[in-house]
Amino acid sequence: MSIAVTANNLSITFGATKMLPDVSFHVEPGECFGLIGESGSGKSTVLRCISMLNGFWTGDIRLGGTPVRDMAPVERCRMVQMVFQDPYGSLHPRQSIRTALSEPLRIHGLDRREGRIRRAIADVGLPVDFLDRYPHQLSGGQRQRVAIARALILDPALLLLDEPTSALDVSVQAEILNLLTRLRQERGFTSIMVTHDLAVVSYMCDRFAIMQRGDIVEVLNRTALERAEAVHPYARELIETSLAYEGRHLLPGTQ
Ligand SMILES: Nc1ncnc2c1ncn2[C@@H]1O[C@H](COP(=O)(O)OP(=O)(O)OP(=O)(O)O)[C@@H](O)[C@H]1O
Repeated sequence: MSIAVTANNLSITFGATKMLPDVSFHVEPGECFGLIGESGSGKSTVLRCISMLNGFWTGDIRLGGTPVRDMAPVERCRMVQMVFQDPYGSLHPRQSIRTALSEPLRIHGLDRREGRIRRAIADVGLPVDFLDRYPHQLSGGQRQRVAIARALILDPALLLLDEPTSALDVSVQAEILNLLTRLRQERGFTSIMVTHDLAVVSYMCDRFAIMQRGDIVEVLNRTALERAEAVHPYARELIETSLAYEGRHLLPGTQ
């Protein structure tokens, strides 16, 4: 199941600061769309607006053509799920993994819970006996797998990923990215991923928006990235800095 996401003139103000002055973008059903940019540029805020964790924005956000504000919270939660950077913080320390996975099923009144829970844990590559463990008995990568299982157990049409691998070791990062790629291929959900890492964006995302100070300055696809077609000065600087860090230069006129 997948869904289109459209944001038009999205704007949010924190105190005296207009954090997102006027953001617009469109994500196709089934697409993986990236948000990349400097720290504090508003990437996570965009995800929080879409999921209504921040509800005091103005503008228009539509999921499959329906304004997100018009959706009942239960309907919205069924459709949109989020995975956070810190899996330890997003799992209740006193809840077993079985309880963490059964909560959404209970809230949404779904039956055959034990079967769904077992399938969900197996789908993220963890043994079924992990259901009786608590978050502190898991590694960081295993906890993130549980967070992904919990997000996907309701079969959402949109998965919001807020730096899902940045708190993990490099080797574990690759495992989680591969897991997300496989699950997306199998289930076809739309995803929007926030990251600092251009390598992650180019591996995972069909297209990505580069953000600076609350604005989207450029949207690129993978081919445009490989062909060094970025035009905006900040986009070029971000790409060149990332490539230089990896020991490569792609953009003409840079060294
Ligand atoms: N609820 C809030 N109240 C006040 N300020 C906020 C709130 N949420 C975010 N901000 C501010 O808005 C700005 C953008 O935050 P946001 O988390 O969206 O940035 P980001 O691009 O995701 O950054 P990072 O990559 O460091 O996570 C920051 O300056 C942050 O302090």
